[in-house]
Amino acid sequence: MEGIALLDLHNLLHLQRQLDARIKAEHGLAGQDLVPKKLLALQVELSELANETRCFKFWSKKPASELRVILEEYVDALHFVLSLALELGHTDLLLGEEYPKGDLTALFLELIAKSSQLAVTRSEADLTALLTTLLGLGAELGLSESAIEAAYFAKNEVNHQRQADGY
Ligand SMILES: O=c1ccn([C@H]2C[C@H](O)[C@@H](COP(=O)(O)O)O2)c(=O)[nH]1
Repeated sequence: MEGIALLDLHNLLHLQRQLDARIKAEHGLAGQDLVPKKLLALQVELSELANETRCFKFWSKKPASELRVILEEYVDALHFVLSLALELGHTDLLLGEEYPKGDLTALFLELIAKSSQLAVTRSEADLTALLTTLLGLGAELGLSESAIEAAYFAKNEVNHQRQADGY
């Protein structure tokens, strides 16, 4: 794993693999193609995140939700991108030199377009583009990599607990 991300993607993928394996076992999903459902889940999470940023609400003066809420939604999306990387077997990710930049609305639209494209191609290039764009969005939202990591760890634990509780 190389590139710009200081995030320990290797460790995040390791945690994601354990969570996904548990969910698959718990729900009897061995051998099923979960890519379409994970992609739709990702698009739902991206839309929830966009809603909390309120970036597209040109008709409203209300500010974005607090950073804590934004981080929580962000790491849900990150869970699904990592889960897709595992589902597709694209785990040796070479990230580019720079994150994509742009305004929030443009980045959200790009993420939704790239995730729809990944549904068709399932390619490593499109998965990598999706991840780098998500990391670019995180930077644009002002989320530090250490905050993203901490929020990911916390939500990963919540997800395990939910499975233990019969979610
Ligand atoms: O195979 C899966 C399925 C779900 N989740 C996680 C990602 C999100 O953090 C959370 C979404 O759950 P809801 O709150 O939307 O039910 O579940 C995974 O990590 N892997």
